[in-house]
Amino acid sequence: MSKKYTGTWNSVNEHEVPKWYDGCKFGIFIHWGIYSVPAFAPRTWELGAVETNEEWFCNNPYAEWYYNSINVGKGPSYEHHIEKYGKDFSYEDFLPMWKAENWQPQKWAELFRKAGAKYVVLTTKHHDGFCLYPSEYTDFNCEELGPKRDITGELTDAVRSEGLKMGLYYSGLIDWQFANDPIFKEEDNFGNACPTFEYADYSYNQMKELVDKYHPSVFWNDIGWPKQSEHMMPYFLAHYYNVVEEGVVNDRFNGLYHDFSTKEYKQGEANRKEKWEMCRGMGLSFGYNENEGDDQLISVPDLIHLLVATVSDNGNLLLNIGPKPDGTIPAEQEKRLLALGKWLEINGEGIYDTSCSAHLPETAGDGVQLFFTAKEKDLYVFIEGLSKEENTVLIPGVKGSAETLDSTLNVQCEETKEGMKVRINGYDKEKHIICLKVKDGE
Ligand SMILES: C[C@@H]1N[C@H](CNC(=O)CCc2c[nH]c3ccccc23)[C@@H](O)[C@H](O)[C@@H]1O
Repeated sequence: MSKKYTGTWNSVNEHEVPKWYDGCKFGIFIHWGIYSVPAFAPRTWELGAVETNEEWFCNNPYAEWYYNSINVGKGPSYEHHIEKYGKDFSYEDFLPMWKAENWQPQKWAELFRKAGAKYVVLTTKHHDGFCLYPSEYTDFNCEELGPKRDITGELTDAVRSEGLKMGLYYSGLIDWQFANDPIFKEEDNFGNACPTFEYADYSYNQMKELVDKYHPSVFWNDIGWPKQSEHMMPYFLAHYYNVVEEGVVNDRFNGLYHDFSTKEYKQGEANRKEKWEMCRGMGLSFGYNENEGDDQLISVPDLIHLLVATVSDNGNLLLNIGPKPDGTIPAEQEKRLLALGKWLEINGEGIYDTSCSAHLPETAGDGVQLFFTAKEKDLYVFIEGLSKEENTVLIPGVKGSAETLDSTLNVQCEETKEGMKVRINGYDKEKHIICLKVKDGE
């Protein structure tokens, strides 16, 4: 019998993060919307690498911010818009160009499964206010306009048919249908972008209809929660957990509550003592950006490093894809998902359903890096930076014998007073980071 929550902070604070979320380790984020049609942003900075001041908002690398990037009236996206579409072409004029004519949700779900992802999070309403589901509270949605399909419903069914969990993203505090002054600085963003009770009611009703229609396993709110309905949060959370027993929420509710905390590129703090999630695109943008081709995206080795470093630090990786308006996934993004999936086929035992090891990451000399995860008493050692066919690596403070998860590798172990010395033969750089399993090594 699942616990019943009531609309009080005491009640919802009893909620514990369900094991499935921690065990999944790797999810796919999807930013798809009107902004996928212009698909334009300058390639400037990673979030968190620079101050989010006027220079950031007028040279915004996030292609999904296209509406604001033209609304500020200056900068590369504004100039691009005037030159390519003219100043009388409005953001909404892109809607008929978003046809999703080649969209096959089942193909997406299969690709996510092959990538080794275990959950998916789709934007149901981004900052532009356009809804990727047939909302009862606005006709500015994808069943009435643009693709003329229930994108959220079709993708949810496809994702679940592939055995993955489905999560939903909602832009809680910014909705440019209610408040669309150009944003030049953070305060415009987080202060309370939609300061009316009308918006607080609208967003509360939409978040509830999303929960009731789709039963999302993750509710990924963004930016914040309207101050005018902060008192309603316990009611929302109690309803969500009562309807979706396995539900989890992130930490973007004005700091009032979270099941897991979030990092975005370089922004946000991660603390291995509590569950956290890293989200980022494969380039500098979440929405598809035509300026980001194969050479501008994160490399496969860096992607595998990001996954291993994140998981060994008690995090999940929510890796974003930005589909094209026709519903296809750019080839350079698909290539990376499949490479990650190939690596996880061999090394996933050391990733999925593991927990943080007591061993902290460390360097093992010769540019070799070690990362650790644990599964009950078994220890998994990830070795990054091997270069030769034959390698000897000292793993400090570890005893016992090791086997490699990659059966084409050969390993010999020798116990020394500093720790386990391993000799690894058969390495080649296509293997990227390798993983050793040390029975009872934790
Ligand atoms: C996933 C991305 N989220 C962006 C908003 N993100 C932020 O404002 C990051 C700030 C932030 C990092 N960790 C947090 C925790 C609590 C509240 C804000 C943040 C969006 O602006 C962007 O378009 C994309 O949807």
